[in-house]
Amino acid sequence: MAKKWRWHGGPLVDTNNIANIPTGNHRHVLDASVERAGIWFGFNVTNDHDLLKLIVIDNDEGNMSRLPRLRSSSPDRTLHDRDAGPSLPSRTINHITTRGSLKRKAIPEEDEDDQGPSQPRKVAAVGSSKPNRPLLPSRTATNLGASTRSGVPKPTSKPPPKLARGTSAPPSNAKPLSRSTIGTRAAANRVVSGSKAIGNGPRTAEDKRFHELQSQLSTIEAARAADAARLAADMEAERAKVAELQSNHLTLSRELADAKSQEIVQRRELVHFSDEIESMRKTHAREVMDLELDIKKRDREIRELKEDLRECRSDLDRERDTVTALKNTLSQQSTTQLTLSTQNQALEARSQALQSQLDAHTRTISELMLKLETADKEVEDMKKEKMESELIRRKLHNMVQELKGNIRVFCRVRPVLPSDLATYGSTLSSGSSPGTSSGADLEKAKEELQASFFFPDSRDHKEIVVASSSSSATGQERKEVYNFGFDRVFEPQSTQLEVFEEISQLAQSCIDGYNVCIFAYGQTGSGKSFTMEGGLTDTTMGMIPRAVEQVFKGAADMKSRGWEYKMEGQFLEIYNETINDLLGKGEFDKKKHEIKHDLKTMSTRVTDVEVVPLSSPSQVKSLLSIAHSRRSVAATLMNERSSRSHSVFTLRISGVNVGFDGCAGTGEKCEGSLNLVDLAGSERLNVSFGNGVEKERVRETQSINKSLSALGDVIAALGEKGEKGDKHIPYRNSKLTYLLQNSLSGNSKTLMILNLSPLAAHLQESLTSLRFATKVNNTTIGTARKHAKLS
Ligand SMILES: Nc1ncnc2c1ncn2[C@@H]1O[C@H](COP(=O)(O)OP(=O)(O)OP(=O)(O)O)[C@@H](O)[C@H]1O
Repeated sequence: MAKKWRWHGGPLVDTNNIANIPTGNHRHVLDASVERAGIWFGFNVTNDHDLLKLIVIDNDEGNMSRLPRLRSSSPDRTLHDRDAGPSLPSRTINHITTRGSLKRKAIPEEDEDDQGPSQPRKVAAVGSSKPNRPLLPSRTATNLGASTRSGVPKPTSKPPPKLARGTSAPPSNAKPLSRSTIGTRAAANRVVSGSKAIGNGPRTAEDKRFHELQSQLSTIEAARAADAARLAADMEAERAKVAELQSNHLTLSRELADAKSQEIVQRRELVHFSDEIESMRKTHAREVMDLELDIKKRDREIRELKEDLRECRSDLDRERDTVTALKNTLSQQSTTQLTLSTQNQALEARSQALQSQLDAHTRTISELMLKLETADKEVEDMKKEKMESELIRRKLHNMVQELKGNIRVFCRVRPVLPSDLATYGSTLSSGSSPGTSSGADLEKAKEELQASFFFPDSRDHKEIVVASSSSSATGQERKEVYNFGFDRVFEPQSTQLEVFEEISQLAQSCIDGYNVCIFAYGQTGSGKSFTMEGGLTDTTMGMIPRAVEQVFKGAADMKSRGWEYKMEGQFLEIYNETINDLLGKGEFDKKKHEIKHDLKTMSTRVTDVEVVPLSSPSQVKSLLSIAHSRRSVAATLMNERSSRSHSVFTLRISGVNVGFDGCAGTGEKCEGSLNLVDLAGSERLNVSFGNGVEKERVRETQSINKSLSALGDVIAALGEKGEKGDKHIPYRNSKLTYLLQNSLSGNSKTLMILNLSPLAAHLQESLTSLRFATKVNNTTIGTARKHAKLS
């Protein structure tokens, strides 16, 4: 019959496998209880193998009274026998608990079949406050211990006597009990056996019983001592096991430490892997971002491609239209081509005809080429002839100049000006002013103002006649007529161009390498500046710009004869015997300039003056305006400087014959100069300023007269030299003559233009000038020489 039992708080256990009861936690193996045939047994297990302590629960008198009833059903059997469970060692049934130390335990899961409905349920009183304490065997325990079977150690004492129902005698083989337990047990036995004692009652029987019990007690104590020794051995074994367990624990701790270190390593690896995963995640995010950008870019490209595709399609459509149109055109062209082919054939025929014509022309061209070569040779020969003829021309030109005389004098009378009417208006017969007079009145007034100049030589224009009337000392009017002859006389109505035409040959002489000097001589206001510089228009332009223009023109013409020229200009002023540079920037009358002559080349240089290279005639106009403005700055209201100083414009020209148009040049060189001199007014001192004139004006006039007188002396000396041979020429007597030394000597061509005022008021001064000019005109200066040399 299988019975189930359980540990406190544990599962039900089959009693047949009691030997295999799991020990589990020691706390759980302390107590267990089982009910067999209405009797509850408590167990105390001390180890996992064999130390099962069987405790017979003896809870109270009522319960105890059941034991006999329980055993009455099988009085000779022990609990183990009846249950056929594992045999329990007698030593495990240490003691039977007293009534007060046991507890009732409810076992609700107990098998109802094993107990039967008639058997009362007992609550197991298992364990005490000290569960490991060995229990004293009860009478029942004793019986149980006696019934131990195989596998359970036999008790050391003899088996306890079987307990019969109602028997009060203690089991003979029971283990020793503690005195208190024994006492209690004895009391219990006394209670159990009380019914018999009451029945038998002799005192001796009790004593005997007592002695028996004492002997049993001794036996039990001996057994207990043996058990204690055994327990000590067991304890030792247990300690060994504990030590082994501790060593195992140590090993396990080390393993645990190793496992922890491995865990740390693994954690680090984990962190490392986490970092890697994080970086991979970031990389992945970047890649995703790049991919998104790429996708956007691709989308954009797709859109663009779509747009391109659309445009291509539209282009394609257009092209298709074009192709269609072209096909149409092609068909038209095919038709046209046929027409053209026909025309082409006609043209080819014509081409052949033209080709034959071309051949004929080619032959003609060859013939013409031959003729051209012949003509070129002829041209070459003609050029050479031309150059030779040029040399002849120049010789002839100079011969003509020489025949004319190397010093010539022109006379020019200016017209009466409206300003003259204003100045000398008091002489107007009508008394009217020039502004309000009629043309006839003006003409009449002009006639009244005019001196009596006559020009009898209407063919050659070489004579001028001056008629004057003066009162004699007796009061009689004396009429005088003066006749003067010059190389050319210009009447008041003569133009600048007419004057220049007469002197332009001198410009050509300059180009040919001669020194040319043109003076303008006359009293103040006679028209010297007008003649030399003139106005700004082409009509009023004076001799200086015209001569320069002529020189440039002549130089350009000479280019075809193999000549190349360089030109440069300077503009000086001689005031009070001091040289000033009219093109310079220095202050007037301050700088000292020296005159240097080169007798070899017959050229003159002035130190520290501005010499301007000239490349065009227009430059000369600007030079004249610069000089004019500088003179204006230097002038004062009281001192009209231009009237009181000599101005000398010099154009130097140097040429070399380098050949022309493949024709080799002769290498001939020449240097010439053109000096255009505007002399200061030639009026006499007493006439101009009277006796009360300022010192400065007197000095000016004196220096002017001195220089003009020196000029006359030089010219006179030159004339004498021509007649008598060697003679000293006083060039150094004035700055003017010294400056013009090379232009006045026998190697130069000199022209003096005598300017006369037409006014009767200036008649005496005009007569003086006419006499001076006649003197000059009668002078013959040697033969002019060209300054040329062959290199
Ligand atoms: N042939 C002429 N035709 C018209 N006007 C003339 C002629 N000659 C001179 N004149 C005028 O007469 C005036 C005086 O002439 P210009 O200044 O040339 O005299 P000048 O002799 O140079 O005097 P100065 O010695 O004071 O310089 C000027 O107004 C000028 O324009």
